[in-house]
Amino acid sequence: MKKPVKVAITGAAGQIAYSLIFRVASGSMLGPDQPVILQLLDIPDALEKLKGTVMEVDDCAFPLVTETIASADPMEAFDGTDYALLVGARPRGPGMERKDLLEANAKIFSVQGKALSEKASRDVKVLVVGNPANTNALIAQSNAKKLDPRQFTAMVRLDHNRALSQLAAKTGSKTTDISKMIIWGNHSATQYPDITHTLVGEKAAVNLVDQEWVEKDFIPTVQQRGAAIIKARGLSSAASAASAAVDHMHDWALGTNGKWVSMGIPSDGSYGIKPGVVYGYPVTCANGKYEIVQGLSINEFSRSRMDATEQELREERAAIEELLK
Ligand SMILES: NC(=O)c1ccc[n+]([C@@H]2O[C@H](COP(=O)([O-])OP(=O)(O)OC[C@H]3O[C@@H](n4cnc5c(N)ncnc54)[C@H](O)[C@@H]3O)[C@@H](O)[C@H]2O)c1
Ligand SMILES: O=C(O)C[C@H](O)C(=O)O
Repeated sequence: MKKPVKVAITGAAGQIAYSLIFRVASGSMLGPDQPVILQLLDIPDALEKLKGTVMEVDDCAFPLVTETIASADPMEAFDGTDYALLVGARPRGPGMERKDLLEANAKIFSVQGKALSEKASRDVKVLVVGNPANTNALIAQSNAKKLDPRQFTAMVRLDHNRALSQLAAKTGSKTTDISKMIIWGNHSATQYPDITHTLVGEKAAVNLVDQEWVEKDFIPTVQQRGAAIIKARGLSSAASAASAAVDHMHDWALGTNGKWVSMGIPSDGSYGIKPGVVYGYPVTCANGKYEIVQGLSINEFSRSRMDATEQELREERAAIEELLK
């Protein structure tokens, strides 16, 4: 049996966590042979509710869960953490844009970045789910002076999975037939779901659908999917968000075998996106590390979409600049 690893989940009393904790505990994220210690963090007011979730974790008698800790103190919850899933933040309600969340949620991530820097494993892998995820990841990363910036990532995997599902439906294929999907940029309405390199089986996706569908249907549907779910459910997406978080960490930790996935990562100048933002890129993962897929040709349409979503991230950054020091 492997040595247990510590998995911290914040917002542990919330609705995404109510799905995520049980997927992690069952082995979906790190594999069926990897025991886990769950470190669950929420605010003091939510601890009573979190107690109920912990009771349910106990009642599942998961073979892989060796210990469950519930806490309202990030310094306690991140002690020795190997994998941190930062979910805890206020979600968007009907009619709100992600920008509206910036101020409310930004401070959470400066506190948690500092705590991770002090207490987590030196190899911790951090995924930020709480919105606005890219800029929150930037805040956490900037406040974690003792960790490598590359240890901080943001979730655009839900957008990636949504894009797979839309294209599969349109082309009458299965999501598993589709490869080389890309989400560039921000997890927001400016994101650019790019199918110019995508294959459906052996065929180029651009030859199976027309550009009008891409521009008028596919891209807006993926960009607006979060809002559509909020409208339909009265609550933001939860089970699908948890599933995407599991996919993101699974692939980062265990590798993608050459498959492309999309991750929000610190920009390094690749594809003309200057350093200083956390930007969605196509990556492959191996040996616990991700690498940006390099050398892709970028047409004029893609360039303008990629620049627009970068611009939004720069504006978000400007709004919270003082939290980056
Ligand atoms: N990146 C994505 O693709 C994606 C998808 C869906 C939702 N989200 C975002 O995920 C976040 C959580 O969504 P939810 O539906 O689970 O919300 P929720 O309101 O059900 O749960 C949020 C939880 O976070 C807790 N919390 C607040 N401040 C905290 C802090 N400082 N430390 C620890 N916990 C704290 C709250 O008490 C609550 O229990 C929201 O910001 C939402 O917009 C992101
Ligand atoms: O859109 C939202 O605010 C929720 C979430 O980020 C989503 O994409 O479902």
